[in-house]
Amino acid sequence: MEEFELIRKITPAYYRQPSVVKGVGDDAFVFRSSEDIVFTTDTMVEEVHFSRKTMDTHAVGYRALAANVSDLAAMGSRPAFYSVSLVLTPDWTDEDIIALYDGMEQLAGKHNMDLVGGDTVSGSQTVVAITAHGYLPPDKGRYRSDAADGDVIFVTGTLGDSRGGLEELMNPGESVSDYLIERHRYPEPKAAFAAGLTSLSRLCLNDVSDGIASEANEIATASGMRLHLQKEKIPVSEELKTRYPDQAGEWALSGGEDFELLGTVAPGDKEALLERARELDIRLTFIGTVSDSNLPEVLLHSSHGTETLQSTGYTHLKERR
Ligand SMILES: Nc1ncnc2c1ncn2[C@@H]1O[C@H](COP(=O)(O)OP(=O)(O)OP(=O)(O)O)[C@@H](O)[C@H]1O
Ligand SMILES: Cc1ncc(C[n+]2csc(CCOP(=O)(O)O)c2C)c(N)n1
Ligand SMILES: [Mg+2]
Ligand SMILES: [Mg+2]
Ligand SMILES: [Mg+2]
Repeated sequence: MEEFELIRKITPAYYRQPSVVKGVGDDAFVFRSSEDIVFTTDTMVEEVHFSRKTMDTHAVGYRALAANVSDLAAMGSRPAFYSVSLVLTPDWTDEDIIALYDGMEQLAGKHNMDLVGGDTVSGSQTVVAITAHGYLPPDKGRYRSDAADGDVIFVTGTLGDSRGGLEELMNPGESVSDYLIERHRYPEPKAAFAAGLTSLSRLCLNDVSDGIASEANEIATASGMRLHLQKEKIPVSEELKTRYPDQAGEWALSGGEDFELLGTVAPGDKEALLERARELDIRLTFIGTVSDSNLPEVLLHSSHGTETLQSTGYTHLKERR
């Protein structure tokens, strides 16, 4: 399958979003809007973000789009479009490429998104780079800088499972946990949850890509606040605790790629948040509080005492000077 045959094969037969003016097939994509537009991009590189030794390309496609949908969720926007830029090595079969798109389409369908463009080139290392767009009602952007004194801190889902699944895939033991592997391969970004909270006047959100140790610090810095996290309240699945008792705590803080939401709200909005979570069958846990501070920082409190939580999540380019 060469470049143009691929483009013909992946061109959508129809578009879910009525605002599409010109989709795949011209020099660029055109859409019409009266709302604010959110625009995000995330890149996945073979052997950095995935290995084809342990993941089929269906899951690679799903996860690459999930990382983008998670950022759209973290802004409070409704996902709408995505475009896909591919650098493919010669060992990719036609089936691998089609499965990659099927994986993206599986998640796109759940979030009512359309594939509206991209680019295809051959190269020496596989890269899947996705750009995604979402809609946002004016003044309903959910920023890292919006945490306020007295807020409560919440997180969706459980943390560390993706890291546990990666461990199962890369260093398999005698038994494997299908649950953890599924959590790694097919994470569920919480876009419907976030976009459904428009009744709240203020909401601070960040998504968990690098690990909450990192994302909590991003909120603290952007908001100029002190975040207090209660270690014992951080939600960890029974499966992760049972299979990795020694690592579960650390992975929950800095394993990353959970694509859950970390946020803060005024205490009076707790019930609205819980109600929305119940409607969507999403686990929601309150894990701490926010206080005013001259020094932005994250404190981790436990029965053993209090420590400063450094931003220990995943960081690229660390090996450079
Ligand atoms: N190479 C770059 N050029 C321009 N802007 C960048 C670049 N890399 C990151 N940014 C911008 O920096 C900000 C933070 O990016 P970052 O990638 O840390 O966020 P994220 O997408 O939420 O995290 P992750 O990549 O872990 O999912 C965003 O506004 C992003 O658009
Ligand atoms: C084969 C393989 N090795 C390691 C990892 C772990 N990993 C890679 S990038 C990242 C953080 C988020 O990246 P970004 O900041 O680019 O969104 C994590 C936790 C993986 N998924 N697959
Ligand atoms: Mg990014
Ligand atoms: Mg993010
Ligand atoms: Mg990152």
